[in-house]
Amino acid sequence: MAVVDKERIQEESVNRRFYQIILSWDYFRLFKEAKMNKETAPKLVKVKNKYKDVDDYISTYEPLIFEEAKSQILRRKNDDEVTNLKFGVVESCSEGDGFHFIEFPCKINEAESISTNDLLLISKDKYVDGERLPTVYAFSLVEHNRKLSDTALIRARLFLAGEFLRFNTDNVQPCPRLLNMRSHICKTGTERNLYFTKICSLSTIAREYLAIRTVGSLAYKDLILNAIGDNSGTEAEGWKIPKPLKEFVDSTFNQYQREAITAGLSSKAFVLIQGPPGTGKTQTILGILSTILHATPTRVNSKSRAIELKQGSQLPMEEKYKHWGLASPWMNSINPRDSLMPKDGDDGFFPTTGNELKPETVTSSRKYRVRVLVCAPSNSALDEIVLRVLNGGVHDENDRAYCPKIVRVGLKAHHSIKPVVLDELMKQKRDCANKSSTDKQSNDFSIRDAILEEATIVFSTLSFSGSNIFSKLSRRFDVVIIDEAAQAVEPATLVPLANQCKKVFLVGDPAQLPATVISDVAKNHGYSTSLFERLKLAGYPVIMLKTQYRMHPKIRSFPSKEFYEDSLEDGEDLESRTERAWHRYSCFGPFCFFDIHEGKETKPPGSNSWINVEEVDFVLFLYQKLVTLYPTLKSGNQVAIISPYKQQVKLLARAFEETFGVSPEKVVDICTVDGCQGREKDIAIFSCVRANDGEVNKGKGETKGKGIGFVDDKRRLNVGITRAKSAVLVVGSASTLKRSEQWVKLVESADKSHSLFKVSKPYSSFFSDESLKSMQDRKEELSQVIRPDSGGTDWTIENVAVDADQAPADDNDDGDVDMDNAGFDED
Ligand SMILES: Nc1ncnc2c1ncn2[C@@H]1O[C@H](COP(=O)(O)OP(=O)(O)OP(=O)(O)O)[C@@H](O)[C@H]1O
Repeated sequence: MAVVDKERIQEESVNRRFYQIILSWDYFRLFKEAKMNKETAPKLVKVKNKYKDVDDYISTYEPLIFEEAKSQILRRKNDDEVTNLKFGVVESCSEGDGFHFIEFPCKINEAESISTNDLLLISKDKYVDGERLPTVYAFSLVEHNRKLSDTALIRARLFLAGEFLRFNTDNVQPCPRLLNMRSHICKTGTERNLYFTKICSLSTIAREYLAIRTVGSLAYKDLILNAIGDNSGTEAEGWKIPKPLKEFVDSTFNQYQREAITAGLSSKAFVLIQGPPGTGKTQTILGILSTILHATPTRVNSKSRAIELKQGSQLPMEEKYKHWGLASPWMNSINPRDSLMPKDGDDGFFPTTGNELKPETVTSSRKYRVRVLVCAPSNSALDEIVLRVLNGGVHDENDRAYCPKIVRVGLKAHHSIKPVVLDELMKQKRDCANKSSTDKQSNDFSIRDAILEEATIVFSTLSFSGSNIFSKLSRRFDVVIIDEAAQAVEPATLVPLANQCKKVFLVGDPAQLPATVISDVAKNHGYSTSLFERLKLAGYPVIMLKTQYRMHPKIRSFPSKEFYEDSLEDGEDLESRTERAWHRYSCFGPFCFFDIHEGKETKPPGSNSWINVEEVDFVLFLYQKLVTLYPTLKSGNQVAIISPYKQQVKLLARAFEETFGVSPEKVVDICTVDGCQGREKDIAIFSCVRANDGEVNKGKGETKGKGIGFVDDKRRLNVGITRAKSAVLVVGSASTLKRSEQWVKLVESADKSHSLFKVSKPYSSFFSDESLKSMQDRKEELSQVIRPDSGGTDWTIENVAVDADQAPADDNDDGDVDMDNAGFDED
């Protein structure tokens, strides 16, 4: 049997199993068990650094994926949608492959939000959630949602043979609920009414499950299992960067970035690049793209000796192919376009964004290029790189910047990269194609495949790279580059690797926040550990970018010491480039801690999240003083106000609008720490919120002290204090935060540098003219170099006090889990 067929059959059987198990689950029972905190999970094993074999690996991850899937399903419980039942009548029902398939039409507007791979809860009778529960119900998976003229036809699959109580056996338990559903949808002669509601999409988690179950078929599975890599050979073995391009690399990139770029040309299957904040991760990826696309093979290591290659025209074509294949063990195949021997000149239809960059030109000397898939966990992280490629291009062998043929696939692309979004390119090509073609759909497929085959770089989210548009391509990818790789769970990172590439770059920073995992149980078993972090912990070599170009040295100092073994260096002139007029006041940075010792944390009714009204008050005074003295800070979103807690973020945003009469998003970025990873601002004000006396129930003999929740996570602290270029202003309760080792060090470091301010009420007095004058104790000379802004409107702050009761109750709040950055992709 052909390998491809075997792979396909294995994939089908893995998918079948995944859907059978999930579709057999009882939604209302899951919910009840979760509410009672009932342990229903099979024996879970913690994620390890190394695995002895594929079975060991799969038996660790499989139960964790199901645990996470369960939590994703239950997470929607609070949404309106669960009670927002829609109605349909089954039109047809068939059986196959152990499943039942039903088709039912429904109103077009009701079907709008329903897509392929959505999990629906269907029931025979109407029910009122939380009061009267249905008896005949089941999960179903949407196969397709076809729009007819004024209705939509949904086709869904159900598994009604019984319930899987354990996922690692084939035994199903007979289940009256499913049997009754089966008789209902199969009966003839009467109306088969259905009520249905969308629960969630299973696309992403199903792809992750498939990736885990098929890990054994990857060429570098041993490396994934136990971090053993092929480190033989010199770094740039076999490849040479053409001289003009090399000169560009040498003059543009620092030594750490160059090391990462050179490692890309080695024979290592995996290259791990750790990029602390502001160290030029994205820039390094652009450097890797330029070199990897334009390096030429120089010599090939045969078993016994290195063979010098003849260059260019000296070699017959067959020899050239052979040598390229040998020099690039990670190259999959020769580009089919090469056999056509293109004429020199532009053959592309790929548009650029209108800047002066030339589109790609295909010449006979550049026809052996690799194909690259660039992925990121979220759409926003992905589009950031697409935009950088569009704006700056990549450099060719003669050091000319040009815009390569790139395609961004998947949903929710940012409008600024529209010209290279797959749908847009298809539209253009369709317009040029023969309009008389009758079969529009097959024509569309061939246009899509042609664009994807021709592209040099394809950009996709991790999840979307598992969609079937990739499996149909005849040209696979030679190289996969994954940005923000430390922000993805390991199964998500494996999804693009199934494209059988031979070389993988993981670029990220495990010292910043990891992927969001919904299930606490899975999280406690290490499910949020990224492949990057695990390989690093297992001893796989990591190239660290150490020169940072963002933060004032006084901001860099603490995170460098605490999170990067004091290894961070500052880019040239960084101190003078990040000096600002407001530094003349010691309370405006570069790094300050304001001890709001009278503050108190509270939980708004019905919420698991925390707020601190006193901190809100103080933050607004602080902001108001800054923008009054330096009005230019009001424009261009140069200030971020961040907090670990969603409720505090909401309260800050509301208080801001009430106080200043301006919608905050126009002038300031108010967001959670998790939501601001990857962003850069001039000033960051960080409200820590937690402020308690350390006792849970005063007077009731409780012994266990109250903690500081997820503010204690050093990765969250790292992200919070590394967003700003010129000033990080931390607002918190020193006595409470100092219960954490990390925070003791932070408060002490502020104290040592005379940047710790104990602030008492009324907060207005802290910013009185007299008080400010006393803090205007440094760098008088600075004011001569940088003129402080003058004039400007003085924003009033009369009504700044905020009542805790005003904080909105948030039924959806998940306490210590902030979902702003979840980055789930659905298609
Ligand atoms: N070798 C270099 N020399 C000078 N400036 C550089 C160099 N590398 C990067 N930079 C600058 O550093 C800044 C950050 O670069 P880049 O956006 O690539 O970093 P990043 O690590 O992706 O950032 P983030 O931490 O936000 O993800 C940019 O302004 C970039 O121009």
